[in-house]
Amino acid sequence: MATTESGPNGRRSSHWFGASGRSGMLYRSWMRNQGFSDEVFDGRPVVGIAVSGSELAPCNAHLSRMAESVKRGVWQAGGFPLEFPVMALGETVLRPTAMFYRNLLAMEAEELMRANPLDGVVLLSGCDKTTPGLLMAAASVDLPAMMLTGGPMLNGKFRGQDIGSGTHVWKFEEEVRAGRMSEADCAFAESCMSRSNGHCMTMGTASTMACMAEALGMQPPYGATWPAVDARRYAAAQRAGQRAVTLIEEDIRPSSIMTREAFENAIRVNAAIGGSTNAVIHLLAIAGRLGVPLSLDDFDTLVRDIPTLLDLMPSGRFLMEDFCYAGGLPAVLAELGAALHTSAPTVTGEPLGAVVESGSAECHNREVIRPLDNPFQPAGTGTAVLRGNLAPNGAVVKQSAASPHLMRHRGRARVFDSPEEYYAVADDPELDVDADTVLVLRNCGPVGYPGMPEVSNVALPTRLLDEGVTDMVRVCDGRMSGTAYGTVVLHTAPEAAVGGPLALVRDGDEITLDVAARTLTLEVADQELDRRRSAWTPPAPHSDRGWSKLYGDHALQADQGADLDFLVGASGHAVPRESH
Ligand SMILES: CC[C@@](C)(O)[C@@H](O)C(=O)O
Repeated sequence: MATTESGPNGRRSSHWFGASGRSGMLYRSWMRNQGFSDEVFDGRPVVGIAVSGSELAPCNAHLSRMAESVKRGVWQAGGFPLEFPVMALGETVLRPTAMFYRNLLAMEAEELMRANPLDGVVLLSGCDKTTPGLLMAAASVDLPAMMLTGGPMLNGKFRGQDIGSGTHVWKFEEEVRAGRMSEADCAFAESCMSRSNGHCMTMGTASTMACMAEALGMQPPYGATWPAVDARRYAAAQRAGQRAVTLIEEDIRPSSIMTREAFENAIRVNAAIGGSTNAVIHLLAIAGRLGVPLSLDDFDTLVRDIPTLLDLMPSGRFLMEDFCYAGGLPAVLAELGAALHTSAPTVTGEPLGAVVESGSAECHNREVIRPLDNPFQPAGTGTAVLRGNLAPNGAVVKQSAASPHLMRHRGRARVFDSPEEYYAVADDPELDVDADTVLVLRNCGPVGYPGMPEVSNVALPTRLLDEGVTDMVRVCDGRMSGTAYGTVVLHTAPEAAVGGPLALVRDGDEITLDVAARTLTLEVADQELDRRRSAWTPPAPHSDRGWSKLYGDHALQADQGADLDFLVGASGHAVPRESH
């Protein structure tokens, strides 16, 4: 009962606003209570502005202000802008983890875009999950769409030192536990870290996903890097509003922009910026919506020749504000040059390489954005995809955030069934661990936790910190904050809660990590593993109702993007049947 036909004047929205009789009156009359004049119903392009902000999602709290600028642009170009809220997911606040709700945001936004009289959308996002969630939705609906992320916070400043979101939380926590920083100084640092609107100003997941949106061609050049409070972001928002009208007029859709080539660009850019491991899961999920063939292995094979160019926290010294002033993502694109598909189309109407060709993508600070021939970290130190009997469907390790001396390591496992179980003993001076121990943390995958939280980089045991140990191998089926560091094997699939081999590890088993060989091996004979497998029983589901039930029954594993199985693919933008 849905129709794909364009409306009376060729636009989708005119099925509503151009309708005659009772229906048309219903669609228009109630909209008029906002004071819109007759012209808005004359068949002009209707641009939805999806705002994923709220006071509960602090990194997106300013998006409604950005929406005002988008509206200016839409009016200017002769369109009709209509702002609508979508789930605001605050990474630092939401429990059990914002990731548990990414697919719910994607589902909500998809349904709202399809159910409403929209011809196209501008997606306003910021915090980690809002960018991929909205791109997943836009991919499934495939109406003309573009994104503008909310931008990073200004650099954190603590007693003359630049401090970074997330990264300095982990650092200061260790300093306090090791007795090198007082609780009072730490409390002061807390207020120095988040000084303005915006998302994490480290190269955490929010900054990474903003860069991914730009590299995919879905957000205009420099959109990822202008600080949230920079006036240029608001000017860009106005231009985005104007451009959205053209996207509708020219019928340019996400499926024509987010192609396999665009994903290859994004994966390479992620390596060059030292981006978050979370990008792996999100890009797989977005590609799944579009039917673009993309596999976990692409994240390894496509980046072996790409060095890390940015000296940004968590791997390096600088922050997003420095990156912006150094030239932003276009300067990285200029550096990568031939490694990219520069002819890939973008929402600007120009190919990805146009900003470089225009000559405006210069680098103004070679300490922040290093040249290809003198990179921050050499090629081959990006995300490595591991496989083996402990991760038959893969696991990832971010080499640039790990310790070189642990890249080949064999150690005895000490197994914890939950972070709570670990932290209950982490301070115990008698804890049976040494620097060679491999800490195994399980039941933190999509189904197990639920939602695959950022708990994998557990803080080191106090007794080892006291001995001066700075890193140890950790293996987990969960995720890690993009702002974190350490030799942490993440996203181990299948996860323990669905019977993955991680569930079979016992204290004292030997585990070998060999990053160069891309292997993760549980040194236990197959027969013994079979014996343990037949004795394994799945954990009880977290809930028998609501979202938790739906998620638990349908969440895919990390190597498939952790989407819900029934949300993979597209359902388009056909106009649903009448409401009255
Ligand atoms: C502190 C948590 C964040 C926001 O840093 C994290 O989600 C990330 O960057 O991945």
